[in-house]
Amino acid sequence: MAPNSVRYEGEAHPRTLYDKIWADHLVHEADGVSLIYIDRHLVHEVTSPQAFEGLRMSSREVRRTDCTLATVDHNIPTSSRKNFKDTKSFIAEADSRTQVVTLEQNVQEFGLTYFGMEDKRQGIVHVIGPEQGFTLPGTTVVCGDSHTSTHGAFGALAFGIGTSEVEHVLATQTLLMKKAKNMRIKVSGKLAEGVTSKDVILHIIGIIGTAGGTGCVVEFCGDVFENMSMEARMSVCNMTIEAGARAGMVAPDETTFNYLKGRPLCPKGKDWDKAVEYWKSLRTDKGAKFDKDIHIDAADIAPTVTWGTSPEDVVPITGIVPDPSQATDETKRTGMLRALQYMGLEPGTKMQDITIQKVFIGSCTNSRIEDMRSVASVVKGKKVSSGVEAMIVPGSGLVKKQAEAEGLDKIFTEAGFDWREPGCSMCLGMNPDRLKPQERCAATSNRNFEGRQGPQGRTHLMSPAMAAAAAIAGKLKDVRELLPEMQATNGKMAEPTKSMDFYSEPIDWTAPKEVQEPPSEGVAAPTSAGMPQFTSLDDVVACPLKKANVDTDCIIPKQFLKTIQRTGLGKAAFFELRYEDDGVTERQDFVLNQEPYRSASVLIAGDNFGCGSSREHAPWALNDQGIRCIIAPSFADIFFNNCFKNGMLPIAITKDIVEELWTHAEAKKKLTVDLTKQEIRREGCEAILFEVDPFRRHCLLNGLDDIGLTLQKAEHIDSFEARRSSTFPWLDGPRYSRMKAEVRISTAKSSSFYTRVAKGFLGGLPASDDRPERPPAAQLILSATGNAIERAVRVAQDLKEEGDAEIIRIRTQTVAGSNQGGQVPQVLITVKAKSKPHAVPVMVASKGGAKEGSNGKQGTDW
Ligand SMILES: CC(C)[C@H](C(=O)O)[C@@H](O)C(=O)O
Ligand code: SF4
Repeated sequence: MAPNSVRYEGEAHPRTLYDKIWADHLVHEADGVSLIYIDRHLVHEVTSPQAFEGLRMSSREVRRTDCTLATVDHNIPTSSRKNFKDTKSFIAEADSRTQVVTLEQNVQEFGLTYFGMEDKRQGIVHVIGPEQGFTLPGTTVVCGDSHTSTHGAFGALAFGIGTSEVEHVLATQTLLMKKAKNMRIKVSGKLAEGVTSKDVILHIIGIIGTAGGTGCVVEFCGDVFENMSMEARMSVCNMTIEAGARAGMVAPDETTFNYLKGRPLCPKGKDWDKAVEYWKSLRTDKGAKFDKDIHIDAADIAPTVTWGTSPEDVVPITGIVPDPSQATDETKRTGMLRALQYMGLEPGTKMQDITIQKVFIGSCTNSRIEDMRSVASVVKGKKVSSGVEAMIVPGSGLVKKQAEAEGLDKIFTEAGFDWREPGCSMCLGMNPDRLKPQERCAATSNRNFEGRQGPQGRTHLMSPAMAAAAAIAGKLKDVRELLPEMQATNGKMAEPTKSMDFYSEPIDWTAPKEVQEPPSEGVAAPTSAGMPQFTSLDDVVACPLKKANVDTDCIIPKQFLKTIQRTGLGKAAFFELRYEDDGVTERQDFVLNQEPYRSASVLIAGDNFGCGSSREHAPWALNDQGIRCIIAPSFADIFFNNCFKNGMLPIAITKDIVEELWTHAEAKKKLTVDLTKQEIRREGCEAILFEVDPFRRHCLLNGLDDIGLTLQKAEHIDSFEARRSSTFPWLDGPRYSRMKAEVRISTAKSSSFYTRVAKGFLGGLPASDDRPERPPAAQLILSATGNAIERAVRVAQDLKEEGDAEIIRIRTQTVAGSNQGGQVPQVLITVKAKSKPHAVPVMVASKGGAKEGSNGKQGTDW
């Protein structure tokens, strides 16, 4: 198999980097829905408990333990671990402790590699993946976390998923997806001194808005990104999700390869050379088409800070707090007024006059070694302003170790910073690090949503250097004014250490578990059940929620994410909007507290509903509250997907119609949402037609869950994995033995020939020039169509009789015929190796079946 990203002669269409990675991971495609293979799966404690529980309930295993890496980050305290014995005794808060302990149990039960609190490689999930070389160019990377986009800095297709999708990936190593649009953001020129990657991404979000990238995968290109370090690229890609995009990526180049070389999970030796050769092909072709194109001049970017409660609320540090009366749009104006009230700011105030009480340096955006160095160069020899509490939280145990080796910790503590242990910390305050009500914070994190860092807390986002400058000044400050002092300081700082000294420790990678198959019962098609059906909601009053950019932190705040259940979250829905500060008394001005909206099953909201975090707790909470359908002009991608997985219907429809429906709902008139006919009906009005993806509609109408459907494609996944093992062997975990291989049987050769081929695989394949030695396959799939079926059965029986394998499953189905068209019967027989590997004559399996090796040295060509 040649990688799809390598152009074939005569190929017509130039392709983008995203197109290429997509093509290289396509397992199967039908009715516009693609089954995409996932190379790397990162897991943390918040979004995984319900997924593991789902596996347990359906007796499923983790398909690729060698491609899954788990850690804890969100809930853990960042206080000293000097007296750490175990998480049970260390984590005081009961729900946080339960989530961490549950992950510890799950990784043990399912055999996953895990960096726990006692392991110095533990850290924020998006810091440890790249650090270990787990994230590689050209891979697909997922995690139940929206900031998975970070990994796109390596030229990987990396995106956040909800918990149902986490379960899907654990069980199948794939995802059912629709291809996104291509968007290019080019920043040309040279950044001015004092302007960093964080300023670049904040500036971009200010221009395109938090919904600017919705439905798109963004490729960042131009000199600015080419000249950035890997860590700077990570900060940019990290916040692509704040621009609404599914993923952001930068094409891999020498900077990428230099960063990766030698990391524990990177390919080595010949595999490294092969990998680099492939990675170099991962560039957008000349003339490739982008659906959206943005061009920005680097000279326009200043150190940038946020003033409001959305990452798009940005101004240059030299600017002023904007005036809502200048807003053209009514929803926008109301949003700005609310943001200013929440932030305690007056229009026209100079940003540099805003005083702060807290500084938070950390999060998956800015907690890497370069961020630490940048802060040190600002604060060395200075003191944190009196009245300001400043904390600095490294992204991982290895970042901490390296910073300490460079003496940065001393610089921080001497300046009055609190130097903490790694974790998400005050980025969202699921652990004890939180803002007090009305406290104002200069933060290097990525979200300034209401209540994000603590109820009623006020967050201003900025770069590490800017946050450091604010800590010293006690108010927001233009770091460029400190440049001469910083330059002098830099000369006196210790030489940066070679990071490789710290990152090259071997990983004791968890050995894969034996593949467990259901007992052989003839045709054993997995069932697809378990999702509630949705057909129609008849004669209901809908609830008008006249608000744009409703983020998932607002739909369900962090304190409710600590559950390990999917249900019981109804009370948490819109918690801050719904209750007074006591958390009990209902706010009368909130629409869901008013009759007849209290029990509404349809919600009509503003633009970009569900933006921000990937938490599936958001649709779970809405569902429990009774909301089954949400109508809005646009939705954030992850939230939109998560709804369907829970039997809920999100309808994207034009702004005009939404406004019409708001008026209708405010008049307390009823409507019907009919999925069968795809229409919204109101008495005396013309029906409003709406679009739904046909696959999603089918699943909703029939209550089908994705995992069951995907498992019906198991043989496609098996053969994809076999191809991946031979084309990209470096993607298999170090101890991964090829669990399954496929022998396609045709009428071209005798059954005894195929029996010998099968034995070859069960015994392992010797090395050849283009293939390293392959370990024996634990299982073989003998596949055949039409007339060759009889031959496949013969081969299976021979293997059984000769004591080489036992038959564990026989599955029959119909597939599209290759030549004549139409449907033909197909049989898939799974056999399991019985004896130890033994030497056999070498065979070559080829696309159309198998042929005998002439000199015993040929490799496989699937
Ligand atoms: C907990 C997790 C689902 C969430 C995310 O998806 O982003 C968190 O990391 C956040 O930053 O809000
Ligand atoms: S955004 Fe914050 S909470 Fe979310 S993964 Fe990053 S550091 Fe953790």
